[in-house]
Amino acid sequence: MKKLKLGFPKGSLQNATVELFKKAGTKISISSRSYYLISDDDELEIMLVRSQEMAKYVQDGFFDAGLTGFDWICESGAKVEEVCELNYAKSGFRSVRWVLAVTEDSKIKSIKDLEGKRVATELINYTKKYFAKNKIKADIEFSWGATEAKAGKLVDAIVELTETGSSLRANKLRVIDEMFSSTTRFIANDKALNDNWKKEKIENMAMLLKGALATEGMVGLKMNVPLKFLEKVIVVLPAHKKPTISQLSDREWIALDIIIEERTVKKIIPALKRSGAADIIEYPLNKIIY
Ligand SMILES: Nc1ncnc2c1ncn2[C@@H]1O[C@H](COP(=O)(O)OP(=O)(O)OP(=O)(O)O)[C@@H](O)[C@H]1O
Ligand SMILES: O=P(O)(O)OC[C@H]1O[C@H](OP(=O)(O)OP(=O)(O)O)[C@H](O)[C@@H]1O
Ligand SMILES: [Mg+2]
Repeated sequence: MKKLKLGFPKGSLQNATVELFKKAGTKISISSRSYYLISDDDELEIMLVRSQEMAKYVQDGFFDAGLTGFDWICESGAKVEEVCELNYAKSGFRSVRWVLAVTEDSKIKSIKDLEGKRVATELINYTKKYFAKNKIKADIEFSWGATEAKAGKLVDAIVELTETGSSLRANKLRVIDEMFSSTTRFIANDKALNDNWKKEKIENMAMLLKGALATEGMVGLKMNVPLKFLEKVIVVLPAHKKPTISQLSDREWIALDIIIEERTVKKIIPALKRSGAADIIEYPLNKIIY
């Protein structure tokens, strides 16, 4: 049987990626020490690899496709094709930011104050380029991790990734510059994209992964409405949404379907009821394919 070799991100993106695949229709199980992952899709051969190394392995053909952050794709300099952007991170559905930060009590106010100073980061290539672009000569050193702890002690500033901001707050750090914003990407190499079977498999996966992400924060609403109240009910619904309307066997009634933002239902459901809607059902969604 033909197989697509897929690189799966180990570390921060791992759990969120398993959850996204589940919603997209592929169940993946990770056993504690094995780097080969079991899934219910026989056409996939999945292996865990660090996000930093993903793009190189995809470029070199060790994997046909893989998932990793845009930050490490750029940092590695690997030549890969981006199949699609997937807007999720470790804790939420958003981008992460690489920021230049100093301790709260530091005198350093901007990158200009870092001339001749020391900066620690894992994202060394990008940081060097960024400082060169700003014409600041600083000593930029590689950090193996736990970088936040170094600011103000081992180095003058750090360049570190932040998502929720809690690590910066916990270490009493102040952001002085936003350098780079990154989201997760589905990548593949040319060779795989030139193979018809692999290309279709990759495109199908991208469609389902994007479809699963698109449901984030969205729910479906179904209801029955007496025809005479239809206008009143429509007014309650978000103006930019077009509901599907179908005729019930009883010609005095219609059924109405709509997909809306979950955070709005608290207000909308009672208003729908008051406007004459009945049998209102709210249901979760697995995928929306636009
Ligand atoms: N909250 C987050 N924290 C860290 N990385 C995140 C987060 N959300 C998304 N990412 C992405 O995950 C990738 C991080 O992977 P990387 O292999 O560098 O480290 P890690 O997964 O944090 O592993 P480790 O635990 O060893 O530091 C990057 O592409 C990064 O943008
Ligand atoms: O803004 P936050 O939501 O707090 O997320 C950012 C933190 O998460 C990552 O650390 P990780 O868990 O990868 O540990 P590490 O320091 O070993 O890389 C990153 O390096 C930051 O420390
Ligand atoms: Mg990390």
